Amino acid sequence: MSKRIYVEDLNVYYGKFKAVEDVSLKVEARTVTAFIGPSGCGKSTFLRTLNRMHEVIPGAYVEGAVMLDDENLYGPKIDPVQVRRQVGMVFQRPNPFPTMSIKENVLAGVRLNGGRMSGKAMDELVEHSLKQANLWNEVKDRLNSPGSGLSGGQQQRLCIARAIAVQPQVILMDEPCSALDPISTLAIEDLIGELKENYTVVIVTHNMQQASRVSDQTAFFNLAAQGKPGRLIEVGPTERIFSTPQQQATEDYITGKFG
Ligand SMILES: Nc1ncnc2c1ncn2[C@@H]1O[C@H](COP(=O)(O)OP(=O)(O)OP(=O)(O)O)[C@@H](O)[C@H]1O
Repeated sequence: MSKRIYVEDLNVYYGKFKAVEDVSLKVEARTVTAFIGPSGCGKSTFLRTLNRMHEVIPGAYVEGAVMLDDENLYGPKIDPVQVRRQVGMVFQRPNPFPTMSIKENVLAGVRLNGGRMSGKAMDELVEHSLKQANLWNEVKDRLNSPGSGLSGGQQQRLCIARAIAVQPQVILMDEPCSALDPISTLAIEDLIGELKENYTVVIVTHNMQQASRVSDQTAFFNLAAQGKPGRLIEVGPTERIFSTPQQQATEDYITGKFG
């Protein structure tokens, strides 16, 4: 159920503006990788290229390859909708569909993909996904209530359940805790630790402690100056990046000298 990602020489453009330059990166299956770096260095942009989500912005395009196991996501016959089925995404602000029930929210991605299921199979999928998202016990008695009635942290776990329900190989998370209180944040961090048993997880975070708590590998991005493209400066096991970074810029960033 989980695949590795190999990125080769990736450049990302918004029209004529090159936002990210020359990134090569390996993410092993069933690991958590954190992207860190100062604002504007291209973390979110790069993350979105891992499921072609950047393509929703007119004029955005990439050069290079993103391999999911042996398949180039940018190959000529690849359908971006299928890519997003394999590589799910959770955003900064929890975004359940407000008028839909909790149950319908979990099933929303499956329905979008045209999946046909019996009522029993749907109930099982809802229960399984909510359990994997550590939300089942809190909502099992109100599955038909609106998703918008949950707390922010619960809504974010609902969005994770929605991502899980389509059975992706990879889950991308773009600052998934930035809108959450500390307790909800810890709940999501615990959940990320559990998700990596089944999925490959990539998370963008501004929180250095969070990166060191949840990730196996950390990638530090930086940009030479405003208006220049972001680059991958250093990537390695999280423990090493935070204890003995090899680049001065990495050390300056993780010790809070800039960013
Ligand atoms: N839709 C867009 N159109 C044009 N340029 C964009 C767009 N989104 C981002 N950019 C530019 O791409 C660069 C990288 O932005 P991005 O949001 O990926 O950085 P980031 O590291 O995720 O920043 P932050 O930590 O503040 O979220 C920036 O110069 C930004 O202005």
